[in-house]
Amino acid sequence: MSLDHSLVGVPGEPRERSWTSTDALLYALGVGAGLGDPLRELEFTTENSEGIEQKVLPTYGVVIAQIPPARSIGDFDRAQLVLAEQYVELHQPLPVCGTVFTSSTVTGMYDKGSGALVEFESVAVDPATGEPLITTRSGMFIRGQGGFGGDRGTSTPWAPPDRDPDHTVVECTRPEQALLYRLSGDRNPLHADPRFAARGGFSRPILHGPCTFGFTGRVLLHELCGSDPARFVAMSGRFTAPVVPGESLVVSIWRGDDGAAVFRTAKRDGTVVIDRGRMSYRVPSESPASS
Ligand SMILES: C/C=C/C(=O)SCCNC(=O)CCNC(=O)[C@H](O)C(C)(C)COP(=O)(O)OP(=O)(O)OC[C@H]1O[C@@H](n2cnc3c(N)ncnc32)[C@H](O)[C@@H]1OP(=O)(O)O
Repeated sequence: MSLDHSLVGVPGEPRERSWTSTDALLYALGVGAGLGDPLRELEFTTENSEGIEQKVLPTYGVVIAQIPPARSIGDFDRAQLVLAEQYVELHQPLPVCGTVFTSSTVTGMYDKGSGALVEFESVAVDPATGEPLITTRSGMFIRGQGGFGGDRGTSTPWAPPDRDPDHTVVECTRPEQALLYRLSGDRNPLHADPRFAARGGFSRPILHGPCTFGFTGRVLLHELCGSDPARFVAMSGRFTAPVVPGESLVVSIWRGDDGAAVFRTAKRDGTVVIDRGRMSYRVPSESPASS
Protein backbone atom coordinates (compact mmCIF):
# COMPACT_ATOMS: atom_id res chain seq x y z
CA MET A 1 0.00 0.00 0.00
CA SER A 2 1.10 3.56 -0.32
CA LEU A 3 0.66 6.13 2.42
CA ASP A 4 0.89 9.72 1.33
CA HIS A 5 3.87 10.84 3.45
CA SER A 6 3.71 14.34 1.96
CA LEU A 7 0.76 15.00 4.32
CA VAL A 8 2.93 14.82 7.45
CA GLY A 9 3.29 18.19 9.15
CA VAL A 10 1.10 20.13 6.73
CA PRO A 11 -1.84 21.78 8.57
CA GLY A 12 -5.17 21.25 6.81
CA GLU A 13 -7.46 24.16 6.03
CA PRO A 14 -9.69 25.06 9.02
CA ARG A 15 -13.20 23.61 8.77
CA GLU A 16 -16.28 24.92 10.54
CA ARG A 17 -18.36 22.72 12.81
CA SER A 18 -21.40 23.70 14.84
CA TRP A 19 -23.36 21.81 17.47
CA THR A 20 -26.64 22.33 19.28
CA SER A 21 -27.98 21.55 22.73
CA THR A 22 -29.73 18.50 21.22
CA ASP A 23 -26.45 17.24 19.72
CA ALA A 24 -24.83 17.40 23.15
CA LEU A 25 -27.76 15.52 24.75
CA LEU A 26 -27.65 12.84 22.03
CA TYR A 27 -23.89 12.40 22.56
CA ALA A 28 -24.44 12.00 26.32
CA LEU A 29 -26.96 9.18 25.70
CA GLY A 30 -24.54 7.62 23.20
CA VAL A 31 -21.85 7.28 25.88
CA GLY A 32 -24.24 5.88 28.47
CA ALA A 33 -25.37 8.91 30.49
CA GLY A 34 -28.58 8.03 32.32
CA LEU A 35 -28.18 4.32 31.57
CA GLY A 36 -29.21 2.31 34.60
CA ASP A 37 -30.36 5.38 36.53
CA PRO A 38 -32.12 7.98 34.33
CA LEU A 39 -32.27 10.46 37.23
CA ARG A 40 -28.53 10.48 37.90
CA GLU A 41 -27.05 12.65 35.13
CA LEU A 42 -29.88 15.02 34.25
CA GLU A 43 -27.48 17.96 33.71
CA PHE A 44 -26.04 16.03 30.74
CA THR A 45 -29.26 14.39 29.46
CA THR A 46 -31.87 17.17 29.77
CA GLU A 47 -32.06 20.90 29.07
CA ASN A 48 -35.23 21.74 31.02
CA SER A 49 -35.09 20.03 34.41
CA GLU A 50 -36.08 22.38 37.18
CA GLY A 51 -33.07 23.92 38.92
CA ILE A 52 -30.60 22.02 36.70
CA GLU A 53 -28.48 23.77 34.08
CA GLN A 54 -27.50 21.73 31.01
CA LYS A 55 -23.80 20.84 30.82
CA VAL A 56 -21.73 19.09 28.17
CA LEU A 57 -19.65 15.97 28.74
CA PRO A 58 -15.98 16.91 28.20
CA THR A 59 -15.29 13.95 25.89
CA TYR A 60 -17.77 15.46 23.40
CA GLY A 61 -14.68 17.51 22.49
CA VAL A 62 -13.39 14.44 20.62
CA VAL A 63 -16.44 14.58 18.33
CA ILE A 64 -16.49 18.36 17.91
CA ALA A 65 -12.81 18.51 16.92
CA GLN A 66 -12.98 15.50 14.61
CA ILE A 67 -12.73 16.40 10.94
CA PRO A 68 -11.78 14.11 8.07
CA PRO A 69 -8.32 14.70 6.57
CA ALA A 70 -8.32 17.21 3.72
CA ARG A 71 -6.82 14.55 1.42
CA SER A 72 -6.90 10.76 1.54
CA ILE A 73 -4.01 9.41 3.63
CA GLY A 74 -3.62 6.41 1.30
CA ASP A 75 -5.23 3.56 -0.56
CA PHE A 76 -6.29 0.72 1.77
CA ASP A 77 -9.38 -1.22 2.90
CA ARG A 78 -11.21 1.00 5.44
CA ALA A 79 -12.40 -2.19 7.21
CA GLN A 80 -8.80 -2.67 8.43
CA LEU A 81 -8.65 0.75 10.11
CA VAL A 82 -9.12 0.94 13.90
CA LEU A 83 -8.73 3.76 16.38
CA ALA A 84 -5.58 3.06 18.39
CA GLU A 85 -4.98 6.13 20.60
CA GLN A 86 -7.00 9.13 21.76
CA TYR A 87 -6.10 12.32 23.63
CA VAL A 88 -8.44 15.21 24.37
CA GLU A 89 -7.68 18.47 26.15
CA LEU A 90 -10.24 21.15 26.93
CA HIS A 91 -8.91 24.69 27.18
CA GLN A 92 -12.32 25.85 28.42
CA PRO A 93 -15.53 23.98 29.32
CA LEU A 94 -17.59 23.18 26.23
CA PRO A 95 -20.62 25.42 25.73
CA VAL A 96 -24.01 23.79 25.29
CA CYS A 97 -24.05 24.93 21.67
CA GLY A 98 -21.48 26.64 19.52
CA THR A 99 -19.26 26.75 16.47
CA VAL A 100 -15.54 26.05 16.09
CA PHE A 101 -12.99 26.21 13.32
CA THR A 102 -10.83 23.08 13.42
CA SER A 103 -7.58 22.44 11.62
CA SER A 104 -6.06 18.98 11.58
CA THR A 105 -2.51 17.87 10.83
CA VAL A 106 -1.06 14.41 10.22
CA THR A 107 1.81 14.41 12.72
CA GLY A 108 3.37 11.05 11.92
CA MET A 109 3.15 7.81 9.93
CA TYR A 110 4.87 4.84 11.51
CA ASP A 111 5.64 1.30 10.40
CA LYS A 112 4.60 -0.87 13.36
CA GLY A 113 5.21 -4.20 11.64
CA SER A 114 1.70 -5.65 12.03
CA GLY A 115 0.23 -2.38 10.79
CA ALA A 116 0.76 1.28 9.98
CA LEU A 117 0.12 3.86 12.72
CA VAL A 118 -1.00 7.28 11.47
CA GLU A 119 -1.17 10.07 14.06
CA PHE A 120 -3.23 13.26 13.84
CA GLU A 121 -3.53 16.45 15.87
CA SER A 122 -6.57 18.73 15.69
CA VAL A 123 -7.04 22.14 17.24
CA ALA A 124 -10.54 23.66 17.46
CA VAL A 125 -10.73 27.40 18.05
CA ASP A 126 -13.50 29.84 18.85
CA PRO A 127 -14.07 31.64 15.52
CA ALA A 128 -14.95 34.90 17.31
CA THR A 129 -11.77 35.14 19.41
CA GLY A 130 -9.32 32.67 17.85
CA GLU A 131 -8.87 31.21 21.36
CA PRO A 132 -8.32 27.42 21.42
CA LEU A 133 -11.22 25.41 22.83
CA ILE A 134 -10.14 21.80 22.21
CA THR A 135 -6.95 19.96 21.26
CA THR A 136 -7.18 16.31 20.24
CA ARG A 137 -4.57 13.79 19.17
CA SER A 138 -5.44 10.41 17.77
CA GLY A 139 -3.69 7.42 16.29
CA MET A 140 -5.23 5.22 13.60
CA PHE A 141 -3.89 1.70 13.14
CA ILE A 142 -4.19 0.23 9.64
CA ARG A 143 -3.93 -3.48 10.26
CA GLY A 144 -1.90 -5.59 7.87
CA GLN A 145 -0.27 -2.54 6.31
CA GLY A 146 3.06 -2.43 8.13
CA GLY A 147 6.34 -3.59 6.72
CA PHE A 148 6.71 -0.70 4.29
CA GLY A 149 10.15 0.14 5.64
CA GLY A 150 9.21 3.32 7.53
CA ASP A 151 10.22 4.69 10.93
CA ARG A 152 8.83 2.50 13.77
CA GLY A 153 8.32 5.47 16.12
CA THR A 154 8.77 5.30 19.86
CA SER A 155 7.94 2.30 22.03
CA THR A 156 7.40 2.70 25.75
CA PRO A 157 6.35 -0.06 28.13
CA TRP A 158 3.42 0.62 30.45
CA ALA A 159 2.04 -1.03 33.57
CA PRO A 160 -0.61 0.20 35.99
CA PRO A 161 0.47 1.01 39.56
CA ASP A 162 1.31 -2.05 41.64
CA ARG A 163 -1.53 -1.52 44.12
CA ASP A 164 -5.31 -1.78 44.22
CA PRO A 165 -7.11 0.97 42.31
CA ASP A 166 -8.62 3.84 44.31
CA HIS A 167 -11.87 3.53 42.34
CA THR A 168 -13.40 0.69 40.34
CA VAL A 169 -16.62 1.42 38.48
CA VAL A 170 -18.60 -0.94 36.25
CA GLU A 171 -20.53 0.50 33.30
CA CYS A 172 -22.84 -1.59 31.11
CA THR A 173 -23.08 -0.81 27.42
CA ARG A 174 -26.29 -1.76 25.63
CA PRO A 175 -26.51 -4.11 22.59
CA GLU A 176 -27.73 -1.16 20.47
CA GLN A 177 -25.11 1.27 21.89
CA ALA A 178 -23.23 1.74 18.61
CA LEU A 179 -26.50 2.43 16.72
CA LEU A 180 -27.17 5.28 19.15
CA TYR A 181 -23.58 6.58 19.28
CA ARG A 182 -23.23 6.74 15.46
CA LEU A 183 -25.94 9.44 15.38
CA SER A 184 -23.35 11.80 16.88
CA GLY A 185 -21.57 11.75 13.52
CA ASP A 186 -19.36 8.67 13.14
CA ARG A 187 -21.23 6.55 10.56
CA ASN A 188 -18.34 4.10 9.95
CA PRO A 189 -20.11 0.79 9.02
CA LEU A 190 -17.56 -1.13 11.11
CA HIS A 191 -19.83 -0.33 14.06
CA ALA A 192 -23.18 -1.34 12.56
CA ASP A 193 -22.90 -3.48 9.41
CA PRO A 194 -22.04 -7.18 10.03
CA ARG A 195 -20.73 -7.67 6.48
CA PHE A 196 -18.37 -4.73 6.70
CA ALA A 197 -17.23 -5.85 10.17
CA ALA A 198 -16.59 -9.38 8.84
CA ARG A 199 -14.33 -7.89 6.16
CA GLY A 200 -12.33 -6.39 9.01
CA GLY A 201 -12.10 -9.79 10.69
CA PHE A 202 -14.71 -9.12 13.40
CA SER A 203 -17.49 -11.63 14.15
CA ARG A 204 -19.87 -8.72 14.98
CA PRO A 205 -19.79 -4.93 14.54
CA ILE A 206 -17.61 -3.40 17.26
CA LEU A 207 -18.20 -0.38 19.45
CA HIS A 208 -16.72 2.96 18.38
CA GLY A 209 -13.45 3.60 20.23
CA PRO A 210 -14.57 7.15 21.10
CA CYS A 211 -17.74 5.62 22.63
CA THR A 212 -15.67 3.42 24.97
CA PHE A 213 -13.55 6.52 25.64
CA GLY A 214 -16.71 8.51 26.42
CA PHE A 215 -18.07 5.87 28.85
CA THR A 216 -14.67 5.93 30.59
CA GLY A 217 -14.56 9.74 30.55
CA ARG A 218 -17.95 9.92 32.32
CA VAL A 219 -16.62 7.68 35.07
CA LEU A 220 -13.49 9.84 35.44
CA LEU A 221 -15.60 13.01 35.48
CA HIS A 222 -17.80 11.70 38.30
CA GLU A 223 -15.04 10.06 40.36
CA LEU A 224 -12.30 12.70 40.02
CA CYS A 225 -14.01 15.98 39.11
CA GLY A 226 -17.13 15.80 41.30
CA SER A 227 -19.16 15.66 38.02
CA ASP A 228 -18.00 19.23 37.18
CA PRO A 229 -16.82 19.56 33.54
CA ALA A 230 -14.95 22.78 34.44
CA ARG A 231 -12.50 20.61 36.42
CA PHE A 232 -11.74 18.25 33.52
CA VAL A 233 -8.45 19.18 31.81
CA ALA A 234 -7.22 16.26 29.65
CA MET A 235 -7.62 12.54 29.13
CA SER A 236 -5.76 10.00 26.98
CA GLY A 237 -5.55 6.27 26.41
CA ARG A 238 -4.60 3.50 24.02
CA PHE A 239 -7.17 1.05 22.61
CA THR A 240 -5.88 -2.48 23.13
CA ALA A 241 -8.84 -4.71 22.23
CA PRO A 242 -12.25 -4.23 20.58
CA VAL A 243 -15.49 -3.97 22.59
CA VAL A 244 -18.72 -5.55 21.33
CA PRO A 245 -21.87 -3.52 22.12
CA GLY A 246 -23.59 -5.04 25.15
CA GLU A 247 -20.35 -5.82 26.97
CA SER A 248 -19.62 -4.30 30.39
CA LEU A 249 -16.68 -1.99 31.03
CA VAL A 250 -14.75 -2.00 34.29
CA VAL A 251 -12.90 1.28 34.81
CA SER A 252 -10.03 1.20 37.35
CA ILE A 253 -8.59 4.51 38.54
CA TRP A 254 -5.42 5.20 40.52
CA ARG A 255 -5.19 8.72 41.95
CA GLY A 256 -1.81 10.47 41.74
CA ASP A 257 -0.67 13.86 43.00
CA ASP A 258 -1.87 17.31 42.00
CA GLY A 259 -4.82 16.43 39.81
CA ALA A 260 -3.23 13.52 37.97
CA ALA A 261 -4.56 9.99 37.73
CA VAL A 262 -4.01 6.90 35.66
CA PHE A 263 -6.72 4.51 34.56
CA ARG A 264 -7.44 1.33 32.67
CA THR A 265 -10.68 0.05 31.16
CA ALA A 266 -11.30 -3.69 30.88
CA LYS A 267 -14.11 -6.12 30.18
CA ARG A 268 -15.53 -8.26 32.98
CA ASP A 269 -13.34 -11.18 31.83
CA GLY A 270 -10.25 -9.03 32.42
CA THR A 271 -9.47 -8.25 28.75
CA VAL A 272 -8.01 -4.73 28.80
CA VAL A 273 -9.62 -2.45 26.19
CA ILE A 274 -7.96 0.87 27.11
CA ASP A 275 -4.55 1.00 28.77
CA ARG A 276 -2.01 3.80 29.35
CA GLY A 277 -4.94 5.90 30.57
CA ARG A 278 -4.00 9.32 31.91
CA MET A 279 -6.24 12.02 33.26
CA SER A 280 -5.48 15.52 34.52
CA TYR A 281 -8.05 17.56 36.38
CA ARG A 282 -8.35 20.67 38.54
CA VAL A 283 -8.33 20.11 42.26
CA PRO A 284 -10.53 22.67 44.04
CA SER A 285 -8.48 25.03 46.18
CA GLU A 286 -8.95 24.70 49.95
CA SER A 287 -11.64 27.01 51.23
CA PRO A 288 -10.12 29.72 53.47
CA ALA A 289 -10.24 28.90 57.18
CA SER A 290 -13.06 30.73 58.91
CA SER A 291 -11.90 33.27 61.46
C1 LIG B 1 -11.89 3.94 12.35
C2 LIG B 1 -12.20 3.01 13.49
C3 LIG B 1 -12.55 3.47 14.64
C4 LIG B 1 -12.79 2.66 15.84
O1 LIG B 1 -13.35 3.20 16.74
S1 LIG B 1 -12.27 0.99 15.99
C5 LIG B 1 -12.67 0.56 17.69
C6 LIG B 1 -11.66 1.00 18.69
N1 LIG B 1 -10.34 0.44 18.47
C7 LIG B 1 -10.05 -0.86 18.70
O2 LIG B 1 -10.91 -1.66 19.06
C8 LIG B 1 -8.62 -1.28 18.51
C9 LIG B 1 -8.19 -2.23 19.60
N2 LIG B 1 -6.77 -2.58 19.45
C10 LIG B 1 -6.35 -3.58 18.68
O3 LIG B 1 -7.14 -4.27 18.05
C11 LIG B 1 -4.88 -3.84 18.62
O4 LIG B 1 -4.26 -3.33 19.75
C12 LIG B 1 -4.19 -3.22 17.37
C13 LIG B 1 -4.82 -3.82 16.09
C14 LIG B 1 -4.31 -1.70 17.36
C15 LIG B 1 -2.69 -3.59 17.39
O5 LIG B 1 -2.57 -4.92 17.65
P1 LIG B 1 -1.35 -5.77 17.02
O6 LIG B 1 -1.36 -5.68 15.54
O7 LIG B 1 -1.45 -7.16 17.59
O8 LIG B 1 -0.09 -5.00 17.52
P2 LIG B 1 1.11 -5.54 18.39
O9 LIG B 1 1.75 -6.69 17.68
O10 LIG B 1 0.66 -5.74 19.80
O11 LIG B 1 2.11 -4.29 18.39
C16 LIG B 1 2.76 -3.92 17.21
C17 LIG B 1 3.29 -2.49 17.40
O12 LIG B 1 2.19 -1.59 17.43
C18 LIG B 1 2.17 -0.88 18.67
N3 LIG B 1 0.76 -0.79 19.10
C19 LIG B 1 -0.04 -1.82 19.41
N4 LIG B 1 -1.25 -1.36 19.72
C20 LIG B 1 -1.19 -0.02 19.62
C21 LIG B 1 -2.13 1.00 19.84
N5 LIG B 1 -3.37 0.74 20.27
N6 LIG B 1 -1.73 2.28 19.65
C22 LIG B 1 -0.47 2.57 19.24
N7 LIG B 1 0.46 1.61 19.02
C23 LIG B 1 0.10 0.35 19.21
C24 LIG B 1 2.99 -1.74 19.63
O13 LIG B 1 3.52 -0.95 20.68
C25 LIG B 1 4.05 -2.29 18.70
O14 LIG B 1 4.97 -1.27 18.39
P3 LIG B 1 6.43 -1.23 19.07
O15 LIG B 1 7.02 -2.58 18.89
O16 LIG B 1 7.16 -0.15 18.36
O17 LIG B 1 6.20 -0.92 20.54
